[in-house]
Amino acid sequence: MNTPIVILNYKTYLESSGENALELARALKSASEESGITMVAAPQAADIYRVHDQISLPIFAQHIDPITPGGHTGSNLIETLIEAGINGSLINHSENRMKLADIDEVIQLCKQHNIESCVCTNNIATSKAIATFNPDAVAVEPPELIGSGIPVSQAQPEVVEDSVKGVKSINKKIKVLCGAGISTGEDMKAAMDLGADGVLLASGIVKAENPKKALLDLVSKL
Ligand SMILES: O=C[C@H](O)COP(=O)(O)O
Repeated sequence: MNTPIVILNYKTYLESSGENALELARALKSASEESGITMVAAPQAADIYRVHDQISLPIFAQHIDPITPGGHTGSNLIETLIEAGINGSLINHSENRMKLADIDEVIQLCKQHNIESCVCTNNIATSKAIATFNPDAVAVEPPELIGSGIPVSQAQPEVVEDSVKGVKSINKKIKVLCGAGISTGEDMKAAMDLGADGVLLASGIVKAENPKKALLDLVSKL
């Protein structure tokens, strides 16, 4: 079995922005080294270079726009993000949803540029639909549980289990993560027991008093 994956979405919390983005990346790197679990930082676009320049760990963008170089003021261009230091990207997060055709285009851009694509979905049906685009990973997150502290793996286990089954029946190489309300070792173990390959999480770690301790607790039951 491959090693489980933890992706920490920094979102736009002050606790994970600017200089704090670096502190959090140090916590991720150190927790990853101690536990042997792959941990990925997904800071805001403006903090990607800062983190990449100071700390060696995998970095995902939170969003990439479906554009090619040229006149697209205010957009996130994949080429620039790669030069800044990303190894992959979240796509279609519930807090930044995209049109179906644009999701497909960004997955194709990631493939062309050899970086990882992790598409967020909101239920079993969208997880299966997105699997037909063959991203590297799908992360299923019921929107009503995001930021709630109620873990999807315990509150809606069927969403995780059936997303895993549905996605793997289309392409078993696609990794299936789950997110929303995940913060403890029990939450992550429940996700892995349901067949998930890892978790996508934010507030439980970003807002923890001691993020490194929270990360080590997260992976303590694996
Ligand atoms: O990208 C992360 C998810 O939206 C989960 O957020 P949360 O861990 O704060 O519930």
